[in-house]
Amino acid sequence: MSSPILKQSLKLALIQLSTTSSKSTNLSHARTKVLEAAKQGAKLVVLPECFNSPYGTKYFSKYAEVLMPKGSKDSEPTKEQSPTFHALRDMAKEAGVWIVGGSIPEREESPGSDSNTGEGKGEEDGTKEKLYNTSLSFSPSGDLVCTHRKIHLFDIDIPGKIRFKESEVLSPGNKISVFDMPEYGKVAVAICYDIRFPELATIAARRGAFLLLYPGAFNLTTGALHWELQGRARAMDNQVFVGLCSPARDMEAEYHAWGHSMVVDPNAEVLGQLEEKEDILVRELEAGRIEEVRKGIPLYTQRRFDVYPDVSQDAKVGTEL
Ligand SMILES: NC(=O)CCC(=O)C(=O)O
Repeated sequence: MSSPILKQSLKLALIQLSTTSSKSTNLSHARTKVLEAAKQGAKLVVLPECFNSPYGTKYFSKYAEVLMPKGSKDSEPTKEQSPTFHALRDMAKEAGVWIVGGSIPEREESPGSDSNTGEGKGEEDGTKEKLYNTSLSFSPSGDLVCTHRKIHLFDIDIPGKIRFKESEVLSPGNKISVFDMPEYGKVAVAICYDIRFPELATIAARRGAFLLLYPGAFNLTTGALHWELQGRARAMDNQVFVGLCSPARDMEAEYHAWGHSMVVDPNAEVLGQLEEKEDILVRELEAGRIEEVRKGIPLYTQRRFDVYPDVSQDAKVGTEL
């Protein structure tokens, strides 16, 4: 018999955080909420998209942090280069939980630049600085277990409603991210607009993920129509748990987030959904539930890869950035 996809039941917490324009305030507030979630028994805690800064193209460069000094994946940033990297690591250790640290704006150091002095950055020296929307995940012992750069940038233009072009300042990531929590199983991380591309979810699920997590800040136009639908659809198609974690709505801010963070079960039932204000949603993901749903509706043995290709075969999952 194959081993269960979720090895034991797991308490998941989504923190629908209020954010301000002060990064240090956001970080200390996130710490308070992570500790609160841990007190409620959560073992995996998720923060929202852009949790350390306001969300908007004009803010990304100002708030961006260097996560991979000089393009190396092996050396970690200093506290000056990335206060958020260290804050998240400390939170995970202090609370004794796995953390999916929402996302933050990332600055990729170009060769020859100095992130401490700022010298050599930008286009003067012929290298174009790259910014990403990046999620960092840590284990309870403080190991960095996953770095996901948003693959699909949020570029939309709905006349009279909303125009947003992340691609004016951000570059896209190029890999699907799945990490292993050895005592529970595999978790996939993608960011907000990534949820609209179902291939990602299918690939991650077919590579063994029991849970798809999307830190995300939908807006008031598409949020009402698509947020819950997308979450439930990804769960239904793949028969896995799904978590969507939004910032709290702030009508004084330039961007109005939809809120409504939610947890969905493998049968597309909503296990819990917040309103728009700051709050924490804690739900137990039950071991055995995925197998139960898949037994009832056995999509997994009914696929017809003789008729259409298996998209999970050649995907870039957790490969080079
Ligand atoms: N931050 C985002 O990617 C927003 C995505 C969104 O609102 C959508 O409709 O998709």
